[in-house]
Amino acid sequence: MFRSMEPLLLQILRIGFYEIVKLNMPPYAVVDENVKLAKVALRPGAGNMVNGILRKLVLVKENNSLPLPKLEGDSRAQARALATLYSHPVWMVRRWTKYLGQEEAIQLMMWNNSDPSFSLRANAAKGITRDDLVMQLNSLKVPHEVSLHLDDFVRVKIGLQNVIRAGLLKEGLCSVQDESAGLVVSVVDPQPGEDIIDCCAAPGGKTLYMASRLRGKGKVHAIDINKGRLRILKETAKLQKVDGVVDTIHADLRTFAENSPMKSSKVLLDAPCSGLGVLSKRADLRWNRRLEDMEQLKNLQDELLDAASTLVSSGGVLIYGTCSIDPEENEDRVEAFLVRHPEFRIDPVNRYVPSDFVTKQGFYFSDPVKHSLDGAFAARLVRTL
Ligand SMILES: C[S@@+](CC[C@H](N)C(=O)[O-])C[C@H]1O[C@@H](n2cnc3c(N)ncnc32)[C@H](O)[C@@H]1O
Repeated sequence: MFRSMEPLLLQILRIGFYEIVKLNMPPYAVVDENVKLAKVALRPGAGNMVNGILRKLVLVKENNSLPLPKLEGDSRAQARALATLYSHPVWMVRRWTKYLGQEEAIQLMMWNNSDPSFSLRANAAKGITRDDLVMQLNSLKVPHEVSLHLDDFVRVKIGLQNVIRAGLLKEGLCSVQDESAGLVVSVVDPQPGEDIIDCCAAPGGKTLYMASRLRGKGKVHAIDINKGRLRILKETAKLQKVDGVVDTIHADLRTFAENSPMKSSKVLLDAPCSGLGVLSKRADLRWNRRLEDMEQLKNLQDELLDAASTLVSSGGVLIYGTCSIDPEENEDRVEAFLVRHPEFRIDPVNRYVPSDFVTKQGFYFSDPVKHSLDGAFAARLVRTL
């Protein structure tokens, strides 16, 4: 019946179902509102239909007999049930169950479905300290907590709209950046005076934070294939007063690395990835990703790693990062890289991030379930020759 229904009617019913089942809103008010909506948006008959279906739903819910899928049968059937219960694609559920086990996969999906929290980074280049930012947030009555891991960061659960309205972002005084991304910059460990190549830089979250940590001395060379995103980076660098230490290079990293003599002792490759670590902030992403994308991304990540490695001078370090929690984009890519490039070795990240974020292999990993942050990964790879 639902399959053959006209899309607008189906959409109105979806809203009604969500409000009644998930948001637990007063059921009869929900019925009335959606009946009115169907009458205005479609026709009176559609209103009657919405009335009948939603009232039936209210009764079923009151009798505790909602037909929820049961966790039974083989692994495929269980994945299908979990996919419906926690609103994720079946292939993701199967993948996470394989890597994390069912219990942790469920916790991850619950995290992805929860309200996201955001972090703000005080922009030192504009002379703003975290204490200044905290004072601003207090005056805006925005509840916040200072980051336990990064000196410039503050966590905000609600009230981000007030920050936007007050113009703090527009004036470049702070930026929205997850701590998990900030910690990737800690893995890079930018020091004043250094020249750093950022291979996939746009829209610039990490470039700009690295630039602010240079304290006006040194350079971040920001490469990206996407001209529009690179333009945003350039404008934001100006806004945040770090444009003196950022230069932008519009190029495909693979051809750039073949043709450029540029070398650096620090090269960051924040690779294009599935983004499976940031699903709590990107509600649409889970439905736009396909299993086939993963293979393509892995090939691209390998090619970009090979290209980035040629820019690293002897004794220098290549930092490979993603905002994915998928081992095939993270540990497996590093492992395959080290087989192709025995001239690199792993430099454990213990000196750069709190031990809680360091994996057995010496990589940085931020785990949404464990750390209540976005998922992210980074490895330090030192060129020995
Ligand atoms: C994960 S995003 C980088 C995010 C950025 N580091 C930040 O912190 O805001 C990956 C970037 O890689 C760029 N990219 C993809 N393929 C590329 C290539 N072949 N050469 C250079 N950049 C590429 C994309 O345009 C995208 O901006």
